[in-house]
Amino acid sequence: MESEFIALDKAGEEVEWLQNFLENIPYWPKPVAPVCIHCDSQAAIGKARSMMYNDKSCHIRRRPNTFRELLSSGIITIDYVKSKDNVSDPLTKGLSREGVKITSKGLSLRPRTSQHGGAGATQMLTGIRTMSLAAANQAQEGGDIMGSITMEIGNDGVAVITMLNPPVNALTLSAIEELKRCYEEAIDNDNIKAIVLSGADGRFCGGLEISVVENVHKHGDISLLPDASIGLVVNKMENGKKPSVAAIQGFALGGGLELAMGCSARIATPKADLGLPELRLGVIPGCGGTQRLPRLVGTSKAVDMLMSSKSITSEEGKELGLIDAIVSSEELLTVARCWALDIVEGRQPNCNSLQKTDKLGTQDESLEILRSARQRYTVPHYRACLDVIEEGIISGGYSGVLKEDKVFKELVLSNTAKGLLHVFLAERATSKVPGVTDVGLKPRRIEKVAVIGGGLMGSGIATALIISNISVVLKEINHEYLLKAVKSVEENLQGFVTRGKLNQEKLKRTLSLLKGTLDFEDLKDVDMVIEAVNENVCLKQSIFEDIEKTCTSECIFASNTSTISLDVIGKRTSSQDRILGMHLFSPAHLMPLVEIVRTENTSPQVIVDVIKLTKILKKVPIVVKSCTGFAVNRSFFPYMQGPDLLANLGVDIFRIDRVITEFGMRLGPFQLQDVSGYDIFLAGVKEFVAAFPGRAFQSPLVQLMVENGRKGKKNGKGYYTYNKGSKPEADHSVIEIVEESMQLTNIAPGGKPISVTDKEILEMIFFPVVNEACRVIEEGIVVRASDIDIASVHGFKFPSETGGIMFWADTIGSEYIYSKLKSWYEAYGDFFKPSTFLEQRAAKGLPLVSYRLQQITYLVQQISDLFLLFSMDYSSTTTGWLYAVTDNLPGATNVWPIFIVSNKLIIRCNRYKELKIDQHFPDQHKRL
Ligand SMILES: C[C@H](O)CC(=O)SCCNC(=O)CCNC(=O)[C@H](O)C(C)(C)COP(=O)(O)OP(=O)(O)OC[C@H]1O[C@@H](n2cnc3c(N)ncnc32)[C@H](O)[C@@H]1OP(=O)(O)O
Repeated sequence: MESEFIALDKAGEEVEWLQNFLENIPYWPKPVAPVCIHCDSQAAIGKARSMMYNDKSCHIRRRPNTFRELLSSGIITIDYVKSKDNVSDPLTKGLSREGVKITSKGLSLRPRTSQHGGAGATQMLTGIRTMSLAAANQAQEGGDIMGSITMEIGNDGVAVITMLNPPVNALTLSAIEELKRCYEEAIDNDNIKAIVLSGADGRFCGGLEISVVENVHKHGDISLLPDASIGLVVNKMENGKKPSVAAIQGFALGGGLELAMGCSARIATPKADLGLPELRLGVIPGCGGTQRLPRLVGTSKAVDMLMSSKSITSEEGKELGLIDAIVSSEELLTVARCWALDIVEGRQPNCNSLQKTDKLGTQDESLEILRSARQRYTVPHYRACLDVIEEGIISGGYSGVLKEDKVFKELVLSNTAKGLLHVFLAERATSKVPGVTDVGLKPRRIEKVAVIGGGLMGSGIATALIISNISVVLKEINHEYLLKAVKSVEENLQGFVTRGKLNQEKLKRTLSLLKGTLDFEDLKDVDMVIEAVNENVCLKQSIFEDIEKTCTSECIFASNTSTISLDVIGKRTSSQDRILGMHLFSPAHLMPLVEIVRTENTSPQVIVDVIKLTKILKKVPIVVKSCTGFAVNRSFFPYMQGPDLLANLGVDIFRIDRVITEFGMRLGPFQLQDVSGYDIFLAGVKEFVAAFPGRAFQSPLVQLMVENGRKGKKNGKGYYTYNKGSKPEADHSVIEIVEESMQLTNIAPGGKPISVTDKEILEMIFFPVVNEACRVIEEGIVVRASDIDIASVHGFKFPSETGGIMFWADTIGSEYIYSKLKSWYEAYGDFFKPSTFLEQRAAKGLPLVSYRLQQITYLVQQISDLFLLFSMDYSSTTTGWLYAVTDNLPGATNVWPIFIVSNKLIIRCNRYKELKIDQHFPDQHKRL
């Protein structure tokens, strides 16, 4: 393997090299490994020889991977060599020696005590460790090692293989290789009779490491996928001649459950989650799950689990035959060991699930199940999954595994898989708010909440809370309203019963958590108040005054306003630090999105508390700053106006609806107007016209509809006609009204309808949304661009397989979007005027949402400045400065895995918190 160390002498080269280097790292490992940048080429080259290519480094010698892959797997650190002439610098030398010492230790093959060593077991580490400098540091301090597999052999002849890769023990490429090697070794070693496969830290395994898939996406190269299905599960686990038993705790998901199903038996702790959620990520299981699950639980249940991506508990798994025994976590390893030995002794069956047929029923029965599933699931990757199951039913499990492998590899590169993976990651990113969630604050428990106002929103919010086991005091102003509100909550709960999500007994218990009141006094012991009354400033202000007087000084005050500034609402109180917006979408008990609106004064603790609450409600929070419409409605207000603009330019409204629904939105924009109600539509338009008069488009169309006796779905007459029991039908008589509107606005060039393709219709409707979202990003309303993706998917039902509106925009390109908007702006006016942010991104050819790239670009610039400004001079100011820089990185949460070590400057910022420690304890540098 060639060394990739580079010696650079000129400042300009550094920037370019660093830019290329950072962009070429396939993916950043989780948890991050440090990148070590230092200024001593001789030391670096020496380090490379002595550490990475020495005899101790068996793992690296064995693997054919490139240097960058090793880095991405968190296995090695990298040195950035700035110049050749700093060899004698004492600080650098000190670091290098220490680094050599620590890392060499990490590379050695010494026996090491595993945390899972049972009493009397022979502790023997057979997994060959390589580790990053951070891991080496941790190991030295007695902590765990990141991303590794350990194997220990007990005196009983059972080898326990443990997966250890926090937070979910996901399977990295190296973990899969190590698993294979451990199995090989266990099979070859005559002292080993059987194997137990387990996961560390109370979790079995969350499946394939997602960054492996990201890497495949980035390079478009499926050869970067591991050979786990045949290479590991079939060849080593199933056909390896020694039985293995899975000891499952916490969860076994995706590839994790697939490994477990490749074992001869599965022992689990109570309430463990078992599932194959791959379809949710746009792929199918790729390690035999489509074949082994039906053979263990039957075709019908397997199809259910796969199509829904939902997991089952170990108790259900036991009933279905997926789990062989349920035991406490204390007994888990002992029972699994005994079970494995029982298999060896013939006291328990050695079950090869791929060969099982007893649960499958007849071929015709299975095929019928698949046929009926095909009618329900028409999305291509769902269909592909059913085809793969069918292959196994008809031609046998192994044949199914081969087809599964092929289809998995085709699907993994699909745009759907890219979009859905982005949604998965972006959804998890929303609850990371720099300066709020990464400063060590612990969420306080919110057990009792008051909801003020029991209308549509208030009763929905109360429902969402009680169904999540949170007690609610629902306050109304009179008995009549209160009764109505309680009835609404009951109806909402009944809806859950109808959908099979609640039984009558649970409904009763849930309702018992709701208490109605007319008296503020009943609010005195609540942890939080959510005000959900009409959008009336005075009313809200007086309510906030009242609750401040009644509630404890710790109580959080939230408003469900969608328009009014929180500062105004809380103006008459002195509790600004505990006031925020909690904007839920209607119906609040069903819609998953919550905008948490913070003001300048909202304390981080309160935000952390409310983020936690939204998680308990099983909702997705986005933390936003206040502005008209906040992030969601503000970004999508052009979606309310663009279709009307097109209609006034003469584009057929039903064609517009067709284009938009074919794209994947549930309803076309005109049908949406019908369904949501013209009054709401007009109120929304009014609000945005007032806030953004320059670029808002005012169409007389809806007003004309109202004047013509049309109220949309409300009176069955809108752009469509609505008759009970039948599908809405396009009402072509509205064309006359549209023409009247066209005459009033007179914006169609020459008074004639414009000619556009379907693609242009789509673009003219969604590019203005992208444009407004750019303004939202530019104004810092959202923490990161990808939050808008989540807002679009959960708030506006933008098709999730696109990855959300901004991710979708990036697949098109900022330059293209800018150029189109610019040309429409010139032709049709300000509604299309490109935002500055979009213009700048387009000019530089940069994507809009790729926060990774945004961070790289930003960081490279800062680092080069840093080198230029401070390269020779370390001071605490410098650390503080970089801290501030990283703090402000768009989307930065766990800040960059970078070590910067110039000859007199060491900055360690591989994680936000560590950087902070550096700031407080500058002496720590000396330890390096
Ligand atoms: C070949 C195979 O068939 C293909 C596969 O296996 S594809 C992967 C299939 N597995 C999955 O889809 C499981 C996805 N993960 C989950 O459902 C949930 O994360 C979980 C149930 C495991 C844990 O849930 P929860 O405790 O709520 O924590 P959650 O916030 O979701 O995740 C914790 C962290 O683990 C990360 N994580 C979860 N699953 C991961 C995975 N498979 N790989 C890498 N990281 C993962 C999350 O991104 C998150 O990271 P962050 O803290 O930096 O944001």
